Amino acid sequence: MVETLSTDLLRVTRCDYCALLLPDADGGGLRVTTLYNPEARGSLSDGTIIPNDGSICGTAFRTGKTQYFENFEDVRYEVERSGSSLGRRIFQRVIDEGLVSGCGLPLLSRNGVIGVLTALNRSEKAFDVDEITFLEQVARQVAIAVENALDYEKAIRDRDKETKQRLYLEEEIRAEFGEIVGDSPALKTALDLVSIVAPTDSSTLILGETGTGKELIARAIHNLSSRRERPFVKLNCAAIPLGLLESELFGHERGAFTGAIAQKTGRFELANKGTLFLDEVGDIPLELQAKLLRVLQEQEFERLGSNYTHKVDVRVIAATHRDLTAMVKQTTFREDLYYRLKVFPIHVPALRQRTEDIPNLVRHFLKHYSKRMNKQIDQIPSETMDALVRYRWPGNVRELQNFIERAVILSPHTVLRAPTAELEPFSAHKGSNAPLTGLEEVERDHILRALDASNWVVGGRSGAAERLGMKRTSLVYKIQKLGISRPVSFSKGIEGPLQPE
Ligand SMILES: Nc1ncnc2c1ncn2[C@@H]1O[C@H](COP(=O)(O)OP(=O)(O)OP(=O)(O)O)[C@@H](O)[C@H]1O
Repeated sequence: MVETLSTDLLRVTRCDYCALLLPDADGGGLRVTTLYNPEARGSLSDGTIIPNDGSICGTAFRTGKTQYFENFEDVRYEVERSGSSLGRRIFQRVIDEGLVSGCGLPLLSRNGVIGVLTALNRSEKAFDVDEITFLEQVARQVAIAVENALDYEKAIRDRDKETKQRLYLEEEIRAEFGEIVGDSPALKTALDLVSIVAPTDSSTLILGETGTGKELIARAIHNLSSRRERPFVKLNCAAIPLGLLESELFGHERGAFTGAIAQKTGRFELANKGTLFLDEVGDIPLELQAKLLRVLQEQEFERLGSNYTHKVDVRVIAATHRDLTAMVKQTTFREDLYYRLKVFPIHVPALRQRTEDIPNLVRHFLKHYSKRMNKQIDQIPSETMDALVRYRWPGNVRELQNFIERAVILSPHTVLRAPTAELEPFSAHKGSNAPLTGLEEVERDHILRALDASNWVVGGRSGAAERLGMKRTSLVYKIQKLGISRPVSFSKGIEGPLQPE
């Protein structure tokens, strides 16, 4: 369209040279694209950068006002005084091109000045007042065309970015192991429910301790549903700082809050036509729960900072290790949301409730890590397997998985050399005579022991999170919640809250 306009423009006005100048991506000035220059002398080529200071077009761009000169020699003094060496060089190239008069017309859009259209002549007094008015009208049309083209390009870029983001999110959920290992009756009961609920579009609530495989179950539901070809998007509500959770769920417009420098698509939009897996849904603050309920009921929401209502078609699968019934009683979780999510609850059993699955899981992880580490470990001593079956695995399958990974690293030959001594202090039979304490106390005690064993390092390969089979963020959250701090004797005199790393 710009080319057509410039040809029309040349037909109506006397013009020897016409170019479109758009801001350079590196922000260094305006980049020239020649539209018309039949008698080119080679001094002004496409891609030339014109500085914003010390140039006619730069001034038009900065001020948003037409700059017209009957003879460029009249401005030579000003250009030379401007101090911009690039400006002086460009000026000389214009003169070398034989162009002696003309104008820079700002391209005005609703978002401000987006570029400049320049029309120059090889003779003095290029245009009269009427012609300038006409050229300004042309520049308005060019601005619309350029703005549309830029919007289109941006839309393509956003779409590509979004596709990448989607792939990334799908990747995130694509767990390392495609299959769910185990044939214990307890696991089978859960899997039976998966196949019943999967083809329906019902919200599903997956309940179970940390590391039991809730995410695997959620993915299985998606894969068995008619949405399987559509995105599976995951959000761990406990891993996102509270202030950002709303925008993570629903997205935001540019400038919706301090720091919102660009528009953001929320997970609900990304999951459109697919499934959204809300992990740790019990961690969603009360004020956001109402908004979540609305999307579940109406399938519509607004991005932060916008009044536009987005309609979506998303199946929500939620998971939590928390006791939501207790939370409802304590009024920290909305009753209506609880019932909405709990249309079809699935309980994933803890590993200690299905110890018969442990040998299969051990073999499964052993095979996986041996292959990954290029080792040929194919023997598991029976006392090792006994110790693994006896241990209570508070971190469930994830803890077992991490333990086997460590064991594979430690095994130089074909026999699995597992550090089972590490498990002893936590084994089922140990401390069984100890008086029963509240759940939190047991949890606290267990975390303290793991911290002690890992020299109070939380993250990393030998850190407490790894030992407990928990995500580092979840452990840090627990440590803060239980008010655990490093005792003086451990920290060589430094007392205070534990540092995550
Ligand atoms: N039955 C299973 N077979 C194979 N691998 C499993 C099984 N259950 C869990 N895992 C593995 O254990 C790890 C933890 O599982 P997952 O993340 O699904 O647990 P989760 O209950 O969602 O944990 P959290 O509550 O901490 O989010 C994953 O690497 C998963 O692949």
